[in-house]
Amino acid sequence: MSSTKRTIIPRVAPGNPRIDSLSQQPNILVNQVSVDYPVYTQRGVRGRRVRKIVHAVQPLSFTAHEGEFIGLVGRNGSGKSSLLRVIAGLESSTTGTVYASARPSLVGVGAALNQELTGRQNIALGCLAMGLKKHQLAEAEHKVIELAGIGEAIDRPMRTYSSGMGARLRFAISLAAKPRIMLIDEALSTGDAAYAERSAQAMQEVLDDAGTVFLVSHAAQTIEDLCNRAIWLDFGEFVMDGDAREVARKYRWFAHNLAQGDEAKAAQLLADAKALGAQGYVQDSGA
Ligand SMILES: Nc1ncnc2c1ncn2[C@@H]1O[C@H](COP(=O)(O)OP(=O)(O)OP(=O)(O)O)[C@@H](O)[C@H]1O
Repeated sequence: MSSTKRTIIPRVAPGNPRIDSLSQQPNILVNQVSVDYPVYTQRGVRGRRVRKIVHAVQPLSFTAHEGEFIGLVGRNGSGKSSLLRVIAGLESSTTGTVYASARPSLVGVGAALNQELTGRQNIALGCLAMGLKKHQLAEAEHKVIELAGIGEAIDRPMRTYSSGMGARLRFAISLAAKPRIMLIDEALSTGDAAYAERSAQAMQEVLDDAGTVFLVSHAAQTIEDLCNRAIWLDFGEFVMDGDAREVARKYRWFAHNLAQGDEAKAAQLLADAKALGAQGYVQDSGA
């Protein structure tokens, strides 16, 4: 695999109507990025392993701007996580290049937490790993504890946490470093309504600070509630890129038909969405 280059993106000249209307600069530029995985699945003649290539992400190009909260939707195996990992720099793309205006932060990965340490100790460990200075720790600890909202468990070893508690702490630690480009590939539905509101507020602060957030989710409602743009992938290809409400609405209807076993209808909806997506950024129809 070729390595994914990561350089500061140039300031773009006005001219693109979408960029002009947003009056924003791109934070991420994905240029012809594809991801192939070699897999060895079957036994061939004389017990030989057969090498196959899975095209997880077909060549994709798009730009993500300041203030955009982008949902990535698509059925299982559609390439969402692979794309996010390439943007995060955790994986090389097979072809193409990702340009970023700042180092993207994939929630939960930047901070290598230790299960034997308490939540509070892990906050210090995680924040230092993400580049915070010692004198910033006290304030960061306060913010992380407030956001994670896991009560007295903060002084217990992390191995005693439920998966939801661990996810909340990792999410809060990732935000402490004030990332400009934030990538989220885990359920945000790990807490009550108050936590959901606090985390939405925290992500809004990233956006207000000229940041960009990517969120992978199967839940069309989450995308609709939180995001202002959504990209729908299927078999590693773009289906639609556009207004979050519009994309989520169409994806929800597709997923519903698929779940009902009406594959013909689902295939028709997918084809319609692709045809619409091929025309460019899909605007909110207001329907
Ligand atoms: N390390 C790997 N080796 C081989 N194939 C892989 C690897 N990682 C992912 N794949 C394959 O690549 C395709 C895309 O996977 P990916 O995890 O990116 O999809 P996804 O949309 O995030 O899926 P999900 O919604 O189920 O999490 C799938 O067919 C998957 O089986």
